[in-house]
Amino acid sequence: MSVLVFDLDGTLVSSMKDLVAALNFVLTHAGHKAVPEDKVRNMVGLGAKVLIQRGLDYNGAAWTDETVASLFDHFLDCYADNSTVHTRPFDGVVPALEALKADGWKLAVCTNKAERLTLPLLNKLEIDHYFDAVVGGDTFPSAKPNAEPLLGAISRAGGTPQGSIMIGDSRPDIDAAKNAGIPSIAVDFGYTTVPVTELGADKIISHFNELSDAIDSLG
Ligand SMILES: O=C(O)COP(=O)(O)O
Ligand SMILES: [Mg+2]
Repeated sequence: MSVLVFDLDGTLVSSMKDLVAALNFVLTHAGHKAVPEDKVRNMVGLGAKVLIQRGLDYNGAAWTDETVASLFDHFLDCYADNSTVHTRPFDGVVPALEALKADGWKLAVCTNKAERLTLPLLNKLEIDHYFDAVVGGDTFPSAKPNAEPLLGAISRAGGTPQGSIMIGDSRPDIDAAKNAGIPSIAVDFGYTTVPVTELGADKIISHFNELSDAIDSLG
């Protein structure tokens, strides 16, 4: 059984405004400057701890694991209550998930967002029921770009890597697919530090209505 594994931030959902708000609430409360949204777009993808570290770097502030851990706790509180103020599924996501499910695909999420933030977000956006497995950045000992969470998502969805595909927006997603030995499809409307054409994905799509054809072309 093959599984389609989706990244979350910048792939399934437009989460940037809520991520920026939570990050800047936490940073400004700790006496730092807010980071403009166009800069935060290049800081997302490796989870909130790394986001906070990059926000502190932007401020030229020295940090330790302890300072980051305390800001991370604050971030978890702020973001948990406000993760769907602006965040919505991208255009075409819901019909695409519906059609893929009807075609018999198993579907999974593999995100670097903390698991305790991911499940309520999917639930509040009413897309949780599409997924046979949801894996966060802290579900397994390692996060993307390691293969472990991606292979874990496939296995928890009841599938095998053979025929499975990763769909994501940034380097950790495409590298996780490479490390797991499965093909990948990149979306070009997400949050990435490098141009999406440089990620080495097998296909690039610009809208979810192109996903089905992209999947077929890999089959
Ligand atoms: O929260 C992040 O930094 C990354 O999340 P993603 O893996 O869903 O893109
Ligand atoms: Mg992403």
